Amino acid sequence: MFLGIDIGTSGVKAVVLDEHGAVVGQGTAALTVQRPHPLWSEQDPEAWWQATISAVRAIDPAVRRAVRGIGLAGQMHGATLLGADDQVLRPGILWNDGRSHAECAELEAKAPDLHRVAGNLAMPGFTAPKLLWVQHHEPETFAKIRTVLLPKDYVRLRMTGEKASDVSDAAGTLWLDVERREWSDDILAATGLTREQMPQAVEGTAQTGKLRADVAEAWGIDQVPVAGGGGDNAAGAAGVGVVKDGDALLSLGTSGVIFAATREFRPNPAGAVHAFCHCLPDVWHQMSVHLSAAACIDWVARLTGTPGAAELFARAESVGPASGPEIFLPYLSGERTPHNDAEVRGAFLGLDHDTTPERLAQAVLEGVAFALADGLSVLRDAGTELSQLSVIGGGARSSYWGQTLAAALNVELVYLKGGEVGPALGAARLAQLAVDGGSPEEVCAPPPVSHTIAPDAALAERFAPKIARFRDSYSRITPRNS
Ligand SMILES: Nc1ncnc2c1ncn2[C@@H]1O[C@H](COP(=O)(O)OP(=O)(O)O)[C@@H](O)[C@H]1O
Ligand SMILES: O=C(CO)[C@@H](O)[C@H](O)COP(=O)(O)O
Repeated sequence: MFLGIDIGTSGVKAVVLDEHGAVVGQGTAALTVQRPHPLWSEQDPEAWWQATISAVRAIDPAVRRAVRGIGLAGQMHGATLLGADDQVLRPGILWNDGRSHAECAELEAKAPDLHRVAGNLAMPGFTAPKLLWVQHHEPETFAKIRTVLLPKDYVRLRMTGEKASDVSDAAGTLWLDVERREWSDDILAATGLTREQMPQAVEGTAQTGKLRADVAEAWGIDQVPVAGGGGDNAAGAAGVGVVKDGDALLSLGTSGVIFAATREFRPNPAGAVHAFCHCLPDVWHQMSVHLSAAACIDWVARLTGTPGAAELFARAESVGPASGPEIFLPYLSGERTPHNDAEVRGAFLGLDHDTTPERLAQAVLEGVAFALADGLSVLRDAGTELSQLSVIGGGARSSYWGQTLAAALNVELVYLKGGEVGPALGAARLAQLAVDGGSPEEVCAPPPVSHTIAPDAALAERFAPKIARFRDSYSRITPRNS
């Protein structure tokens, strides 16, 4: 059996798969995000570790005893800064933190090859510009940095004592030469860092040490190997069989992502399309990233006094899709694709005397779907054709949202067994590949389909004027144009 651990933004998910890919154990533990200043988004690395312990220990002890390998997945880009003796120097700066937007321009000027080598625009969520921010605003901390790790790799350090990162996650730092799948000394130098401060860059299917004796004892698991793993989107792709050119997924986590596997490195910075390594050898991917997807569901639930996501979807369903004039722009943390705008914020438009909490809830589901449609459109402009998306992440629990998403994207959605914890599934499969070897396409074959949702043409027609108004509205609300 293989254990996959996903350090998500809203919580840690741990899943045990048997050798045939069936889920035989699960545990979760919640995390919160701290926002002490405008644009900031942080988590305490110790909270990742404590949540990991809780999620693993929630799995049946008999299942834990049978685990032969562990894989890690995690929220990407988070800067975890370690000093001497590997002590944490400050809270982790997350993927949806916008403070380093000025440093992005500085990085692009200092590293003229950035787009070609790292394959992406400098965007504030990425790790490298955050380190320039720390250099400028917290120089005493910067001077103490011995190691920079990503969130799941900090958890790996606590589990194994090893400093390693897989190339799908490492690509999200902007310090990786994405085609060659190794650190770029030039881009590191542009941020005042060297390769010595980086973990070893490995493939997701490689072994990166074994569980430490004390952790193994506390978890009731043997000292088994730990696989490189993947950034949560790449690991999610491995979890639902999105492994070769033409395969694609829609992730509905805190963020929203459309991810397409590519057989070669295909950078396309225009439109803020991301191009990174996949967590499987010799595969890359493109993706559009939307900073607030299911995050908006939780936000509007709080705003309307609704107890949770399931109840929020029920309230939206009580009015139905395209039922009111309200339009929501989901930029609660700014946006990456297609705008690369850390400072824009969300908005409701078209409120009237008949607006109710139910109609606000429905507008939020639609606004996230319209933002994803923007992402699909720039991916298509980048030459990526998609006709079907496998759905992963917590939002995969709602088929009602799926109807809105399928119509807004005009794409068939495929829901697979376990897709709601896709990154953890993928991490477990990477562990299997690291321990037993085998063909990635076979080990990472899609799980059984639970259902599919085809786009409803009549609903798509009703959405068309709302989507046009949504697209037109961004330029009116961004501070860039004020
Ligand atoms: N029943 C449900 N239907 C739809 N979405 C849900 C449901 N339950 C939880 N969610 C959403 O799932 C999200 C968490 O998804 P997850 O993929 O675990 O995110 P992350 O990896 O960012 O932690 C929550 O923000 C919540 O809005
Ligand atoms: O920043 C990105 C991808 O570039 C996000 O997708 C993060 O990786 C967070 O993922 P979730 O917590 O939403 O799964």
